[in-house]
Amino acid sequence: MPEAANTAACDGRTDSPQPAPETLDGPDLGPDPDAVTVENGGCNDLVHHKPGQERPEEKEMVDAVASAVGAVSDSIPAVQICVRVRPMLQWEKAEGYEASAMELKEGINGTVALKEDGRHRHFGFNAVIGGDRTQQEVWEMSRLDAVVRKVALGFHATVFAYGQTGTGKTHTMEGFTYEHHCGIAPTMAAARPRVKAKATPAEQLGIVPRAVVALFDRVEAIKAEKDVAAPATSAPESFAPATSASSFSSTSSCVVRLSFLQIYNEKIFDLLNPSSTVSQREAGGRGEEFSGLRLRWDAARRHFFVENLFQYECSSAEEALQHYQQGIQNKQVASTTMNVASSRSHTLLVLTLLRREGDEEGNRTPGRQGRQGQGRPCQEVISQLSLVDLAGSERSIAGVSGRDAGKSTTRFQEAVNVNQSLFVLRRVITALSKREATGRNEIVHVPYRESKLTSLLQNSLGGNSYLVMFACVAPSERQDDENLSTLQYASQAACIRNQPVVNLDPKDQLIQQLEARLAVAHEYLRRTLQVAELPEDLLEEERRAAGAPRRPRPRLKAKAAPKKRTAHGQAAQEHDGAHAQAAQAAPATGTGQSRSARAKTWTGLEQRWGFQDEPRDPVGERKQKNQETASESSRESSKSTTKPVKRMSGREASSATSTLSRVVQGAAQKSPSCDDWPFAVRSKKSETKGQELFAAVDAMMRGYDGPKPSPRKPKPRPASLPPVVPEVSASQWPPKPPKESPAASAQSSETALDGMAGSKCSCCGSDRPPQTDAEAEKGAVSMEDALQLQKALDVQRRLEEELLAAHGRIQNLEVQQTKLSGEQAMMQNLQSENTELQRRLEVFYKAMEFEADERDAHPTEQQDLTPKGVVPPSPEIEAVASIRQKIEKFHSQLVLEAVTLRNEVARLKKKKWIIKAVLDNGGEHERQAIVEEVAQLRSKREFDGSTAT
Ligand SMILES: Nc1ncnc2c1ncn2[C@@H]1O[C@H](COP(=O)(O)OP(=O)(O)OP(=O)(O)O)[C@@H](O)[C@H]1O
Repeated sequence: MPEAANTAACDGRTDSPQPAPETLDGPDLGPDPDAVTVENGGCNDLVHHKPGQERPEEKEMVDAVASAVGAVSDSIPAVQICVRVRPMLQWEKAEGYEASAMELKEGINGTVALKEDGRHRHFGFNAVIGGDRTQQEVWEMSRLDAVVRKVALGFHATVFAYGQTGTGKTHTMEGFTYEHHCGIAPTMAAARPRVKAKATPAEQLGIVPRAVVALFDRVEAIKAEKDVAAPATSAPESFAPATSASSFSSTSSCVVRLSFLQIYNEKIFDLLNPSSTVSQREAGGRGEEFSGLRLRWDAARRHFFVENLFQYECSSAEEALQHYQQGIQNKQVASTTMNVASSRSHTLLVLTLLRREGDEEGNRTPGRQGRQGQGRPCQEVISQLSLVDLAGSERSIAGVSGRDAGKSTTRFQEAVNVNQSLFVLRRVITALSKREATGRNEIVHVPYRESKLTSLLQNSLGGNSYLVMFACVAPSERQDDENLSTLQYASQAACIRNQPVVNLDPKDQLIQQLEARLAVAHEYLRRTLQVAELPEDLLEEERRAAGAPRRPRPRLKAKAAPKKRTAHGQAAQEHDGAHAQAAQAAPATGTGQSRSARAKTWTGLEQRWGFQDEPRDPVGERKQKNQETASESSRESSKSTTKPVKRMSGREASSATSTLSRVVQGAAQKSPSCDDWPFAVRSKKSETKGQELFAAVDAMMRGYDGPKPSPRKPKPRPASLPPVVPEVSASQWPPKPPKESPAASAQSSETALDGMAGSKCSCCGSDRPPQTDAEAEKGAVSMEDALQLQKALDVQRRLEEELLAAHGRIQNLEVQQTKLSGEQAMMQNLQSENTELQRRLEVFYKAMEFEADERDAHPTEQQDLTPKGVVPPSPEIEAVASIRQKIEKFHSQLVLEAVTLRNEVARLKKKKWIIKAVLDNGGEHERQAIVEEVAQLRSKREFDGSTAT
C-alpha cells in the first residue's frame, strides 16, 4: 500500500535486526544546504532547495511576487530537531537506577541508537547533545544565535522542549535553580517548590534568558546601525534592504514586547497579570470558576491570539528578564513522584519584535527607493520568538492515599490534561509528517484546534516559522520506553515542512505584491509591444496614481512645425480655431463644458494611440492628427529626433489588454493577501495607497482604447467625400460593445462614421471642409484600428467586470467567514454554559440527597419539633410519608445517576473516538496509556461509589 509505505518512510525510523544498519532515521540536515540526502521520504527538501533554483511548477509572476515578498533559504534549516540527554541525577543513582543502553553519536547531525525487542533503532537528528554538555554548548549546537538573528530580520521562530516528565525540559529552557534540588528522591508530599532565579549561576541559565539577551543584542545592533541583515545576496532576504544599516534612519523604530502565559488544565493564564494567576484566582474567594483567557482568531494575520493578554514593552534585556522571572514565580509547579519541581503547565514566553520604517504620517525613509525612484510609505514588520516549555507527559499516578489523596487527585487531573494536550500535539505532528510524506495537503486533516497548545503553535508546526525542537531524554533504563516514544515523535517532527517568510504587515505585503504584479505587467507589455520603454502616458498615469507630481510632457515636433499644410487642413484649422475662440469666449456655456470634457476624452485617446501631447479639445486634436498624417512621411524621411513610440495595432492592443487583465486577475486569485483586500488593509493611508495602485493597474488596463463611433444618426454621405476620423463626445464614452458580428459591426460603424464625417460640425452643424484623399486614406486606416481596439475594449471590460465580481465574491466569503467564527464563538459559549449548568445540577442533586440523608438520620428530632398539643400523625400517615420520602430520595438518586451516566457515556464516546484515532495511527503507547487511564477512571468511580454507599 503506497500510503503506508510513505508513512513509514516519514516516520523517521528504520527498524532492522542486529547488526545495526547503516541507514539512519530522520533527516540528514548537513551544514551545506545544497547537499541533500533524503532518507526520510523527502523531509525538509524545501530547506535544501538551492537558492535561485527554479521550481518547474512556479510561474513567472509567482516568482516575481515571491521574490518581492520574501521566501527563505538560509544556512539554518527551517525545522531543527535536537536531542538532549540529561545526566543521571543524584537521587537516581542512590535509588540504584541502571543506565540506559542508549548509544549516542553526539554533535551536529548526531545519532541515537536504542534497542527495542532485540532490534536496534537508529535515529538521526540535527544535534545530539549528551549529558555532560553545558548550557552554552547546547545554545551553540542548536544554532540558536542564527535563529534569533532570523527573528531580528523579521521571521517568526519557535523553540520548544518536549519529553517525559523529569527529562530536563525546564532545565533546558529556563535553567533556574529550584528549591528541593538537594538530591533526595522526589515525593508528592513535598511542599510547592520555589524558584531561586536570582541565585542561579549565569552559566546554568537556559535558552530563554540567553535568547532574550541575544535578541536585545540584535536590537541594539539595529539601533546602533551595525550589521543586522546578512549581506543582501538573495531574494529571500528581500527585507534586507529595509533592515540594512544604511536604511535604518531616524524615522525607523524597533520595539520589543513580551508576554508570558501558561496553559494549565486547558485554561490560559496570564503569568504577568497578577489577578489572572491560578493562585490569585483560588484566593479570590468569590468561588466563581475562572474559565481562562480566550483564544481568538486573527483573520488578517491568520493565527490565534490570546485575548486580553498583558504585553510589556521592554527597553532592555534586564527589564525583559525581570518580567520573565516574575512570571516564573506564578507558574504552576509541584513536586511529583518523578520530579521535585515538575511543571504542571505548558508555558509560552513570546517576544514580539516590531520594526517600523517610516513614520505614521507617511514620511519616507530616504534610503529606501521604490521601483520608479519614489520613496515608500511606512512599513511594519512584526516577528515573534516563542519559547515554549511543555509540561511533561507522565504515566498516571497511583497508590497515593491518606493525607496526600487530595494532592493526588489534583496531580492526576493535571496529568490527564497535560497528557491530553500532548496527545493532540503528537497527532498534529503525525498528521503533518504524513501530509509531507504523501504530499496530499488537502486530504490530511491537522487537528490544530483540538487543544489550546496546538492552536497557539499553529504557525510553528507546518507554518511560516522557524522551529527548533528539543527532545529531552532521560538516561536511565527504566525510561527507555518513554525515551523511544519521544525519539519517534521527534523523528516525525523532523518531517514537518515549515516555510518561514518575513512577516510584513498585511498592508505592506499587499503593496509589495501589487508592485511586483505591476512590474510583471510592465514587463509583459514591453515584451508584447517590443519596446524598450513603456508609453509615457502609462507611466504618467501610474505616477499620478501614486501621488507623484505631474511631469511636463514634451511636445511633438510635428505639431510645432508641420511641413506641409493642405488646403483642407488649413480650412479645417480655421474652422476649428473659430470654435476654440468661441469656447474661450463663453467657457460657462454648455458647449464649452462639453468641449472640455471631450477634450479630456480625446487627450486620453490620443495618448493611448501614441501621441504625447498636452490636452486639447477634440477639434484641435483632430487638426493635429490631420497635420501629423500629412507630415508623417516627411517626418520619417527627415529622421526626426522625437523619440519614436511604437503604435499598437488593434490586434496587439487587444491581446495586450486581455492578457494584462488575465495576469492581474490571476495574480489576484493567487495571492491570499489580495483576497483579504480591502479587509487586510487597516491603515487608511495604506488603503488609499492600495487603491491607488489598483487604479494604476486599472489605468494601464484601459491604456489602449481607440475612438468610438458617434451614436448620432448616420446621414447619407456623398460618395465623393473621403472618410475622416470621427468625433467622440464625453457622454458617449466608454463605448458600448457592438452587438452585431465583427464584419457587420465594421461595416455599420464605417457607414455610420462615413455618414457623419465631414458633412456637419458637431457643435454648430455648419458644413465641414472636405479632406484630401491622402487624409481620407489615413483616416480609414485609423478607423479599422479603432474598431479592433473597440473589440479589445469589450474583452477588457468583460474581464474587469469578472474581476469585480470575483472581488465581490471574496468579500461575501469574508463576511460569511466572520459570521461563522462568530457562531463558533457562540457555540463555545453555549457549551461552557451547558457544562456549568450540568455542574450546578449535580450540586443541586447532591444537596437534595444530603438533605434526604439528614432527614433519614434524624427522624426523632423531627418528631420533637412537633408542637405541643398537636395530635401526632397516625402510623399509617407516617408510613406513607416515609415511603414518599424514600421515593423522593430514590428519584433524586436516579436523576443523579442518569446525569452521571450521561456524562460518562459522553466521556467514553470521546475516549472511544480518541482510541480509534490512536489505533488508526498505530500508536501502541497511547493505546496502553489510554487503557490505563480508563482503568483508573473506572477504579476511581468504583472507589467513589463505594465511599458514597
Ligand atoms: N542537563 C542537566 N544537567 C543537570 N541536571 C539536569 C539536567 N537536565 C535536567 N536536570 C535536572 O533534572 C531534574 C528534572 O529536570 P526538569 O525539571 O527540567 O524536568 P522537566 O522535563 O521540565 O520535568 P517536568 O515535565 O516535570 O516539568 C531537575 O532537578 C533538573 O535540575
